[in-house]
Amino acid sequence: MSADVAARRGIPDASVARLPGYLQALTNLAERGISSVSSEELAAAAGVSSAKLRKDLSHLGSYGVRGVGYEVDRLAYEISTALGLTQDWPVAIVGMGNLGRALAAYSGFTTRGFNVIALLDRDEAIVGAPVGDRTVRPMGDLDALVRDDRLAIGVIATPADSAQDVADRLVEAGVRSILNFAPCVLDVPDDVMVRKVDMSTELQILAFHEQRRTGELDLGRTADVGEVAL
Ligand SMILES: NC(=O)c1ccc[n+]([C@@H]2O[C@H](COP(=O)([O-])OP(=O)(O)OC[C@H]3O[C@@H](n4cnc5c(N)ncnc54)[C@H](O)[C@@H]3O)[C@@H](O)[C@H]2O)c1
Repeated sequence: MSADVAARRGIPDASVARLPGYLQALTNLAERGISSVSSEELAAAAGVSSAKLRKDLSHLGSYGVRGVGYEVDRLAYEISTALGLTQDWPVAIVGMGNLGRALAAYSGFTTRGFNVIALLDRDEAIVGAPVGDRTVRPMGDLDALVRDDRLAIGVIATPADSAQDVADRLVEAGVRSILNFAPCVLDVPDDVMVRKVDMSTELQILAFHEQRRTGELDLGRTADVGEVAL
């Protein structure tokens, strides 16, 4: 899907990964009533260098106007088109535990082009129960969801030891895009795209940098002490 559209246009993966950040920054600008933005301002808002931003946007054929910059609405539309967000993508969340329910309650997907059409679980005690304004459906509904409702993206919010089974069920039903929240690697056919979200990994990376930073501070302190001692 999104990566497909971008890939067909020959946009490198690293640029594709930054497009949602630009779109978010443009949405924030539009909400503040700002209609044009320089590459420097947009780059700062998205947290990248302006050279990188210009290069990324050149892949979309957007070069901005010297002295004026980019038209906010138009660029947002171009990025949305490249990401395949000008249509709504039907999404199903599998696993209605703590995480699945939190995701189901999040209203932000809809405004970003994703329509959560179904919540599924295998637990008979949960199936049929309401979660927000939806009813939890059985896993057996997957085929019908793909066939009748064009389900395109499956979100896995089950424990890791069930995630491969859920991925297999999604793939069998015809889903080709999976967002995996479970802490495990999924084995899927080549034409299936899996994106993984793992807060622990992000926290570990922060811990690494935090440790290095505090290590540097400690070293700095030791050096200071050394200087005093000399
Ligand atoms: N990515 C992150 O940052 C992040 C953050 C929090 C939790 N998680 C992960 O999310 C997952 C869910 O966590 P949780 O606390 O919501 O778990 P939970 O135990 O509260 O809920 C899991 C749900 O999945 C259902 N389930 C289990 N196997 C299934 C299957 N084969 N088919 C369909 N449904 C099935 C269970 O019935 C249950 O309702 C875990 O893997 C956890 O590690 C990831």
